Amino acid sequence: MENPIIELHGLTKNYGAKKAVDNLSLKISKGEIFGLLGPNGAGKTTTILMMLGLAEPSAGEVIVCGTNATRHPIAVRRKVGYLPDSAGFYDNMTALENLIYIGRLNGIAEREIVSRAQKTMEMVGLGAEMHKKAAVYSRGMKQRLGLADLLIREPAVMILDEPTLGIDPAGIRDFLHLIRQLSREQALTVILSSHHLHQMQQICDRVGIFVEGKLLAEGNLETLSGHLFGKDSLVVQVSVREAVAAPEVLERQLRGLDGVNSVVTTANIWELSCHTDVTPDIVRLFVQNGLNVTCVHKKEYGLDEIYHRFFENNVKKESFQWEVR
Ligand SMILES: Nc1ncnc2c1ncn2[C@@H]1O[C@H](COP(=O)(O)OP(=O)(O)OP(=O)(O)O)[C@@H](O)[C@H]1O
Repeated sequence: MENPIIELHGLTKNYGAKKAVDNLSLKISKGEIFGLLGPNGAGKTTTILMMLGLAEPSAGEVIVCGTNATRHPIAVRRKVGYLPDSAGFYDNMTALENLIYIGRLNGIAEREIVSRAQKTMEMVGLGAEMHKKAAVYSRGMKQRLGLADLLIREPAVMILDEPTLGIDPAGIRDFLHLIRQLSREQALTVILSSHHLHQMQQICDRVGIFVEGKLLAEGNLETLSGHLFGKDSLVVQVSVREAVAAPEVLERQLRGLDGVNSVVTTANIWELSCHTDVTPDIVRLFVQNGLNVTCVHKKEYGLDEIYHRFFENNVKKESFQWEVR
């Protein structure tokens, strides 16, 4: 990876005999949305605290924007915005006043502070509600205000710890969409910690799977599923209206396609395991054989399957409580 914005080298944190983080090495590039994924106690928060220079590693080092976070925590915190799972605001002040106050504390010049705060409120979708008291803000709105609190300081990296906790499903969707949009528009690097598989899947470019302080795997979904499911990384299911007169002929033709590993058929449904996506070729063969295709379904292995595969292979299932929504 060229010019990573965050580098962890052999990062380790011991609490007595407990290894909260165990020899973690990882690089994250500028503009990337990276998900720290793992069950309670996996070491996500401890890793974040070390990235912010708030916890001292027992071994290894963290470099953020070229600066050692342990040796220069204040310099690093100027570049990194951190949103804890619940951000606090002054309830008796409006949201905009809260933001202006935060801007002032962070040394933003008085002549530009109001316009910058207003612009930031617009950016996080709270333009119409900036004059409401923080006390009446919903949990989802507070998290947006939390984002505004980070953005007004123009960070290079945002670290969000379980940011969607307690937000309703529609609010979660909007919030995740906003994070992605901000990251893309401003080339902002975002690190999200979560144990919500589906949410991570929606926005992360790459995820790291943590269990018991160890990074078991990292990559994008395609890479992870490729590692875990080997050659069968994709399943294409084709439904036809009528029974196939000579199934063995069609089966032979399908198996002959470059990319298809195996073919299974039950009634009028054909299921093909593939290592590359040859869906158009598959459908073409059905049509050339005079068959009426009623449905084509492509299934790629998602985080759910990746998680469960890790459990089967690496850890005792009963050790953890996963939240699978
Ligand atoms: N200050 C501390 N003293 C002792 N042990 C700690 C301390 N902080 C964390 N731990 C332990 O380190 C391990 C990792 O904790 P951490 O909070 O980093 O996990 P996590 O993945 O963030 O979990 P969660 O999703 O519950 O926040 C846990 O076993 C925890 O009990």
